[in-house]
Amino acid sequence: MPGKQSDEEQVELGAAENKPDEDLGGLTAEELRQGQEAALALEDMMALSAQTLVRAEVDELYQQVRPLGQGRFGQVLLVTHRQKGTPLALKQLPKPSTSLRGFLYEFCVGLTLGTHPAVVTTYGIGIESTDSYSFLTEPVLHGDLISLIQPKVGTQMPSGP
Ligand SMILES: Nc1ncnc2c1ncn2[C@@H]1O[C@H](COP(=O)(O)OP(=O)(O)OP(=O)(O)O)[C@@H](O)[C@H]1O
Repeated sequence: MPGKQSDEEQVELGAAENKPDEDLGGLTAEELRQGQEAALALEDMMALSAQTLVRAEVDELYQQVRPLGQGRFGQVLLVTHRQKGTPLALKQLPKPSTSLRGFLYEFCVGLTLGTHPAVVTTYGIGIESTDSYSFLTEPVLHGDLISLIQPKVGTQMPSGP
């Protein structure tokens, strides 16, 4: 999801604006307009989020409890807020492999999608530390949908009457 590919996505968006009407990649003009609007809203959110990043070391603010998982771009830790004790999931992306723009993209897509009740909530706290960028989400401690679905089998459905 995150990473340095975001610049390329922006280039693609710019290219789409210049294409003739008949070459919309299977989209209607209205769908293309909506997509471009969403991309601009995301750019705005990324610019605002960049201005409100908390500059601190993660350990100063949060106590690490245990790792929750590892993604392609970074690790996810279960942490508690040092003052309040609130449990949170902290997604930490190392600076050597993550650009600021890549981090902001991941963070803001999370903020946007996380408003859906079926998607993990991303909280509006982005942190810039010496070696990493991080943001906080709701912790999911009882497994996600993927852990309940067996490949090529699916889930156990209750039998009908
Ligand atoms: N909020 C969360 N609560 C509990 N576990 C989580 C949470 N977020 C992520 N995880 C765990 O950490 C793993 C890595 O998550 P992460 O978001 O870094 O990568 P991903 O979305 O699985 O894949 P990608 O590498 O494409 O980003 C997940 O597969 C999941 O097991």
